[in-house]
Amino acid sequence: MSPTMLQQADAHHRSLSEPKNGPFTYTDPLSEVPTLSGVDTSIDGSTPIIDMEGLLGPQRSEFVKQIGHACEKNGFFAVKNHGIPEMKINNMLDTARDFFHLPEEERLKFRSSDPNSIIRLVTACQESELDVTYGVRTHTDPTLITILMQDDVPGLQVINDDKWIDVNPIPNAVVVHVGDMLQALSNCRYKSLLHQAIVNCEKERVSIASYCYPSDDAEIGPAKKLIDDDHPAIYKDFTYKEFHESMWRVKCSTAKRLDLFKAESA
Ligand SMILES: O=C(O)CCC(=O)C(=O)O
Ligand SMILES: [Fe+2]
Repeated sequence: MSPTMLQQADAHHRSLSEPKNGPFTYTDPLSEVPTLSGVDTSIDGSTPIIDMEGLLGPQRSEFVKQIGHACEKNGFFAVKNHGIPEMKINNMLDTARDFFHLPEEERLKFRSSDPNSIIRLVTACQESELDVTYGVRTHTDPTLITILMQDDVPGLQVINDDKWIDVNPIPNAVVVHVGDMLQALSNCRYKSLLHQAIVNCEKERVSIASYCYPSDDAEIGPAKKLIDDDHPAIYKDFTYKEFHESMWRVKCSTAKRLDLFKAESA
């Protein structure tokens, strides 16, 4: 997997979905962004950890259950023993860090015009009038899932039980987020994770997010098996292309993007 697009901090989300004809506000309005004092740092142990070591063994159904439970309760989980060699992850993070230290004109040579490119790099240290500096402002991902690799500098925060919590890096683990498309497919049983990344000026932070998207013509919508009289479809069927185009057209907070695809009866 080689990076197809390299970008920094907030530019990350704008350029993901910025149409050729104008800018698009992809993140939630600042008024909805919580301040640092609203972050509960005391419950860091709450990151669900899935150890993939025995995934292919007799315990497989147990893993699947654990993953389902984490998606339902937390909207994210960390994966250990995922099979990606530690050295590879470290090399990627080092390459990303080196890249950001290149002069700007060198960096621009690596930009891709493909808005669907799957890897984005985030690092930042900017002066800010807020009490925190946002590497990536509050948002949900427009993906099925997002796989995040991060170095050892904390910064990722997620909403859990209506509170912001820090997701401190776990050595050799990657973090998986539920994205908007999985929320639709699961008929809202799994919620797209509201998250943000903060940075500080003392220590640079590098993270690499791999966005896993459906193809443009993929039919998204609640899985038929999940629908019955007690669980009516919350979303109508749509293609990923329709969703993606609406992201460009309609200005709304990321957490409300899927509302445009609600079933009439919902
Ligand atoms: O840097 C991070 O931890 C989060 C990045 C992120 O949320 C994203 O790329 O969508
Ligand atoms: Fe994200």
